[in-house]
Amino acid sequence: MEKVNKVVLSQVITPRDPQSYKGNYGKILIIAGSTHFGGAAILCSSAAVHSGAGLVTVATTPEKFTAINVKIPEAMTIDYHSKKDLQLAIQNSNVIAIGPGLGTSSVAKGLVKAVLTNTNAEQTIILDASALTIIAETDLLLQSEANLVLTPHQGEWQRLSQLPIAQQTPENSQAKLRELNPKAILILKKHLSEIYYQDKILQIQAGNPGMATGGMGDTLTGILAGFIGQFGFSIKTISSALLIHSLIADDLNEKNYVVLPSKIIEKLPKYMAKFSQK
Ligand SMILES: NC(=O)C1=CN([C@@H]2O[C@H](COP(=O)(O)OP(=O)(O)OC[C@H]3O[C@@H](n4cnc5c(N)ncnc54)[C@H](OP(=O)(O)O)[C@@H]3O)[C@@H](O)[C@H]2O)[C@@H](O)CC1
Ligand SMILES: Nc1ncnc2c1ncn2[C@@H]1O[C@H](COP(=O)(O)OP(=O)(O)O)[C@@H](O)[C@H]1O
Ligand SMILES: [Mg+2]
Repeated sequence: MEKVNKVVLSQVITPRDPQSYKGNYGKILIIAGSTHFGGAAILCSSAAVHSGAGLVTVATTPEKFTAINVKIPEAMTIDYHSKKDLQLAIQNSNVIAIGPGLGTSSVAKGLVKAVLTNTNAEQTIILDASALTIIAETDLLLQSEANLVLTPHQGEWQRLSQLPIAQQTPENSQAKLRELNPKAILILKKHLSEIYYQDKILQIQAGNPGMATGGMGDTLTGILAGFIGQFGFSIKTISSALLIHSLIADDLNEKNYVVLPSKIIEKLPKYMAKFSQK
């Protein structure tokens, strides 16, 4: 297993071209949130904005528009019940993150299917949380033409792979990923999270139990979306997103018993500046 350390950050987070504009840094669509899980949509979209995404649109239920607009005025909102608006937003995005706080209603199931069947090889889909629970009951993953990133915690990976946590060895997880979609990237979230991509297995060398807080994974999904939107879909980009999330958390954990996702989000721009200068 290859270890991911700080070296990758300065390779990925490079200084911006003076002539560049927001269109160069990713058009991100985040399909997230539902009546009881508004915070997941806020954390995910806020993380995408703070990690440098050029344009962020949140597709959610209209009852959450005000909260999102107040917390993250940089993000736009659309109603995920509108098939027309959703279709247009999917077409116009390079990166689509779906699942945080989405729930598993029939509307949510329709959204997951719409994303997986209306995207192409130029686009990346990050499937997290409720989206992973929904696809566990389908064969939609195999039908997708897009680049896929799956971000389960061990409970979600158990649902998706049928591997009980005790049997989630690197060999077993790699074999299951091949069955689900051999081109997909799997991020297995745990202490020292693992990344699986074809024959490669990488392990993040950071992270701490102060991170065991609701919303921590929703935040990672937003960072992944922001990083892929700016730096492109690659194993290095994905490793960097995971590493910066955990490194900031380790820094915060030195003086804080528990690490709040919103505190990680606040620190992202400064950390990115630090690594872009090395
Ligand atoms: N503020 C908000 O809006 C927030 C909204 N959120 C949204 O809630 C939705 C549900 O997501 P979820 O992850 O909370 O629950 P679920 O899919 O039922 O999985 C849990 C099951 O797996 C098991 N389990 C085993 N290992 C595990 C592990 N390492 N980590 C975690 N669980 C582990 C676990 O076992 P148990 O702990 O019960 O023994 C249980 O049986 C989703 O849309 C998400 O985005 C949250 O993000 C919170 C903040
Ligand atoms: N003990 C731990 N050590 C390191 N990282 C942890 C630990 N506990 C949780 N994390 C990290 O926190 C995140 C939790 O993700 P997830 O369970 O999806 O959160 P949520 O769905 O509540 O947003 C993952 O990135 C995971 O690696
Ligand atoms: Mg989660």
